[in-house]
Amino acid sequence: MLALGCDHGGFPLMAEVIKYLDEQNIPYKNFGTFSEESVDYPKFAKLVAHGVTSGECEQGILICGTGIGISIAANKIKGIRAALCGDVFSAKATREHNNANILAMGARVTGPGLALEIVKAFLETPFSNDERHIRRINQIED
Ligand SMILES: O=C(CO)[C@H](O)[C@H](O)[C@H](O)COP(=O)(O)O
Repeated sequence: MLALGCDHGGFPLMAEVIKYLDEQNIPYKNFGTFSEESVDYPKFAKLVAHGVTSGECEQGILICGTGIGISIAANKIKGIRAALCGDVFSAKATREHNNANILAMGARVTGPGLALEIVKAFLETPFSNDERHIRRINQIED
C-alpha cells in the first residue's frame, strides 16, 4: 500500500500519479489534499509519514509545488527517509542506496511525463541491502 499526500500546488500532478497507479492496479491510501484550494503542506507530510511509520503503508509519495517544503516536513518524522527527486537516476539511487520510503516531487518543477517515470523507477527499484548502505542508514537513524 502506498500513502499519498500533496498540497494545492501538488494536486494537479498527484491527479496524474493517481491515474497511473489506477492503471497499474497499485493500491494506495490518499491522505489529501483533494483540490487546488490553498492548504498547508506540513499537515499532509505528517499524515503520509505516519501512514508509513505506522506500517499501514510501505512507502509514500508527497507532492507540493517544489517538493522541498513537503520533504523537509516529512523528514522531521523519525524513520522517514523522504527523497526529493527530479530525475530517474536519483529515484533509482535513493531506493538502492538510502532505502528511501517516501518519494517527494515538485509539481511546479517536474512535468507529468518525467514524474511518472520517476514514480515507476522509485516503486520498481529494491533496496540494495548492501552493508555500506545499511551502515549509513543506521547512522542517520542514530
Ligand atoms: O513548500 C513549498 C516550497 O518549497 C511548496 O512548493 C508549496 O507548494 C508552496 O510554497 C505553495 O506556495 P503558494 O504560493 O502558497 O501556492
